Amino acid sequence: MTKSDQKRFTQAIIRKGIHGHTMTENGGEYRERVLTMDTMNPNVKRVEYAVRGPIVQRAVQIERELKMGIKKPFTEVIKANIGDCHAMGQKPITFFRQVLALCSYPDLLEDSKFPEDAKSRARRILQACGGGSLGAYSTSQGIEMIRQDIARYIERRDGGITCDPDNIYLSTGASDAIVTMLKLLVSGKGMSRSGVMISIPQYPLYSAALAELAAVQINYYLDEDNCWSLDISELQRALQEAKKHCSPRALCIINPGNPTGQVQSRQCIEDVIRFAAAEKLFLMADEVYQDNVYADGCKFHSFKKVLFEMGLEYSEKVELASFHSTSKCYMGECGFRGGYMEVVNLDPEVKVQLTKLVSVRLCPPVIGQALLDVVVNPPQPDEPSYDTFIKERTDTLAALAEKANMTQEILNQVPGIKCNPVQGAMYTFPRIHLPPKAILEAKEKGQTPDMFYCMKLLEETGICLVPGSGFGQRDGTYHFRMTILPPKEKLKIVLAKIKEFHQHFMEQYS
Ligand SMILES: Cc1ncc(COP(=O)(O)O)c(C=O)c1O
Repeated sequence: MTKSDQKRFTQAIIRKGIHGHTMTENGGEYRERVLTMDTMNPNVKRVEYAVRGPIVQRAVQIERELKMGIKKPFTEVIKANIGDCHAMGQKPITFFRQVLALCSYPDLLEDSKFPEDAKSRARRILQACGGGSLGAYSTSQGIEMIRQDIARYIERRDGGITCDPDNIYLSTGASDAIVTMLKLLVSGKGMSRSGVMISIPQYPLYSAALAELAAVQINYYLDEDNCWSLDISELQRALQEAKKHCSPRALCIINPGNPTGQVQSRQCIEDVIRFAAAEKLFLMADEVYQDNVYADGCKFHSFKKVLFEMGLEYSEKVELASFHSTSKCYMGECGFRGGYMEVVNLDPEVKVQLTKLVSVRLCPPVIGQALLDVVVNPPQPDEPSYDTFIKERTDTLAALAEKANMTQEILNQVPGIKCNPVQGAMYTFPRIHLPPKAILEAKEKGQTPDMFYCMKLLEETGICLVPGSGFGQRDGTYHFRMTILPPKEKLKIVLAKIKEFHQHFMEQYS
C-alpha cells in the first residue's frame, strides 16, 4: 500500500467511525470517540431551526466570497430572514440605552449629559441588584422590584386586572421561558406521551423544542384564505386525531403571528379559551409582538385580559402562561436577551418545581432584566425624556407599519405571488406558485421546492429569505418568509428584485 493509499484508507475508517482500534494518520492508535452521531442524543438530531438553517449558512459563505473579491451579480447580501431589528439598522431607544449605560458604568451618574429621569431609573435598578452591580447574579425568578414593575405594566395593559409579581418569571428572551414551560408540560411514553398543539405555519422554536423533548407535535393549520385566522373546527380536528396516539396537554398560540403576520380577533381568543377549558389544555400565549399591530381595525388583546373578562368560570380554571420579550415591538433589543412569562392558575406545587427548575441556571442576564424594567416603566409625561421617547417609539412603529403595507402591496403585484395583509408582527409569508418543472428539478436535487426557489434567489440576487417548509405549510403549497425590517429604501430594492427574479423564474420553468 502506498503512503497516499494508506492515508486515504485511514481517513475512510476515521470518517466511517468504524469501532475498534485503528491507526491515526500519523501512525498512533486511534481512540474511538465517546460522542458520535450514533451515540449522541437522537432527539437533538431531530431538531431543525430554519431561521438560521442552510440558506443562512450559504448567505454567510457568499458574504465571505464577496469580501474575497469573487464576482457576483450583486454587491451585498441582504438578510431578510430573521426578525433582528437592530441588525437591519433600527436605532435603539435613547432612554433605554442611557439607563443601561448608567447601570453598566455608574461613574456616568455624575455626568451632566445624562437626563435626570435616566439617572433616577438607573439608581433604582442598581439599588435592587446584589451589591449594587449589574455584575451580580439576581434571584432566579428575576429581580423582585422588576417583577413588581412588570406586574404594574401588565395591569395597565389589561385595564386594571390584577397581576401578582410572584407569577412573573424573568427569562433569557422569551425563548428560554417557552422552553422551560414546555419542559414542565411534557411527560409520558407511548400513547400517554404528551402532545402539544402548535400552529402551522409556526415559529420553529416550538417544533425544535418539542423534538428535543421527545414530545408529540400536534399540528393545527391556520386558514390562509382567511388571512391566517384560527378556526376552532380545525383545532377540534387536530385534537381528535392526536388523541388516537398521544395525550394532548397544551395549546400554543402566537399572536400577533410569526411567520404569518395576522392579529387574532377578540372573538377568536375567547373561542380558544373556551376550547382549552373544555378540552383541559394548558394555554401558552406567545405575545412577543404585542405592540406590533399595524392594520386598521386590528387590536392586540392579551389572553390574560380576555380570560379574566370571561368570568370566574374561566379565570379560575384555565391555566395560562403568556410570554413577552425585549426583542420585538419597537425595542428590537434581541441581543440583551430580556424576557418574562406570567403564569396564571399554575398548581402551587408545580410552581415550586418551576422555581426550582429556573434556579438551576442561576438567573437570566441582569442587563436584560434592567432593560425590561425600563421597557415596562418608560418615561412619564412630566419627565425630561418623555417627548424624545414618544417620538422615537412612534416613529419606529410608524415606519414598520408603512413597510408592512408596502411589502404586501408590491408582492401582490407579482403574478404567482399571493400575500395576505401584514396585520402585525414583522413578517410576510406569501404563497408562491411554482411550476411543475421547477418542482421536479428541486426534487432531483433533493431539495424542497421552496428551498430550491430561495437558494436560487440568494445566488442570483443576494437576498436571503427562509423557505416556507421551515415553518410548516399545507402539502403542495409553497411559501417564503420575509421580514419587513430592512430600511424603507432597501426594502423597496429587495421587493423589486424579488419581483424581477420571480418573473424570470416563472419564464425559465414554465
Ligand atoms: C413568536 C416568537 N416567539 C419567541 C421568539 C423568541 O424571542 P426572544 O428573542 O425573546 O427569545 C421569537 C423570535 O423571533 C418569535 O418570533
